[in-house]
Amino acid sequence: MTLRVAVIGAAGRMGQQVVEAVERADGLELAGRFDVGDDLGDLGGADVAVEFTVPGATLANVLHCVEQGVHAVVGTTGWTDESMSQVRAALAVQPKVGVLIAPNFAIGAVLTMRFAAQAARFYESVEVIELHHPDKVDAPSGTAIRTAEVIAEARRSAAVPPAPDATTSALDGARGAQVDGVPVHAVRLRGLVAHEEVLFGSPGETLTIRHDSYDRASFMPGVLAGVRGVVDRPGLTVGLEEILDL
Ligand SMILES: NC(=O)C1=CN([C@@H]2O[C@H](COP(=O)(O)OP(=O)(O)OC[C@H]3O[C@@H](n4cnc5c(N)ncnc54)[C@H](O)[C@@H]3O)[C@@H](O)[C@H]2O)C=CC1
Ligand SMILES: O=C(O)C1=N[C@H](C(=O)O)C[C@H](O)C1
Repeated sequence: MTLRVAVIGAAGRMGQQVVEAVERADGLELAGRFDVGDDLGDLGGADVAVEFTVPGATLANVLHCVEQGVHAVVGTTGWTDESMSQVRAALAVQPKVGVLIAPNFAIGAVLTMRFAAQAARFYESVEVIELHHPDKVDAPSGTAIRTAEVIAEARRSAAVPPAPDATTSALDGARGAQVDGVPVHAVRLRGLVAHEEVLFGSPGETLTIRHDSYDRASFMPGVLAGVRGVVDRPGLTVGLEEILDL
């Protein structure tokens, strides 16, 4: 069966790549391209909508998809517990519809989060550095926030004490943002696409886990897996790892 796919945010960096990936993919057909100011309507009769827009627009777009009975694959950042609850409430009245929200569709980024969660309980210190192109509007990245959260969760479960840090005097921002007790630093640099380092330290050793997306092509296999997977997963799924059975 051919799946009809609409792309919301189709004029953006990710949206353009998704349009091309859908057009090239077996068993998928482009149902429509939508960007800012367009009436989403019935999403061109799509079965699935892929949404890569901006944090301020994504919730309304996803709620519209759910109301229309269209499954959604969402890569936009800025999701909170509160906005996800609104999606769950909308899905409760559309029980056949699936929504997948993933902070990162690159397999290496998903594995980085998984490996970081595994390593977290063994080290005293941990810091996350995300590095992106300078046109990115949000910081820290959604991926870095999720990475810090899974690390913090693993450290809590293993009763690891807070990381040592004797710094008592610092310029604002010098120690990064605290995400669930984990310092997260954001670099914006022309030439980069999307990169993340997780640094762990204990007496006498460090462990660095690094992932690099050099091209947005890196996200496309995950997006297409999400499109094919979401139609059989009613309700809200958070994270590509669920679709990949990691
Ligand atoms: N989950 C993942 O794997 C990835 C997530 N992202 C995230 O995806 C989002 C988009 O990233 P980029 O494509 O780089 O941004 P971009 O700025 O290149 O594209 C965003 C597009 O959304 C459009 N847009 C804005 N408001 C809209 C609305 N209300 N309805 C429809 N379209 C609207 C803009 O006109 C623009 O064309 C960001 O939140 C970014 O962090 C980016 C890369 C990978
Ligand atoms: O804006 C980007 O480019 C990216 N955004 C996502 C994020 O904030 O985690 C995913 C990836 O890092 C690229």
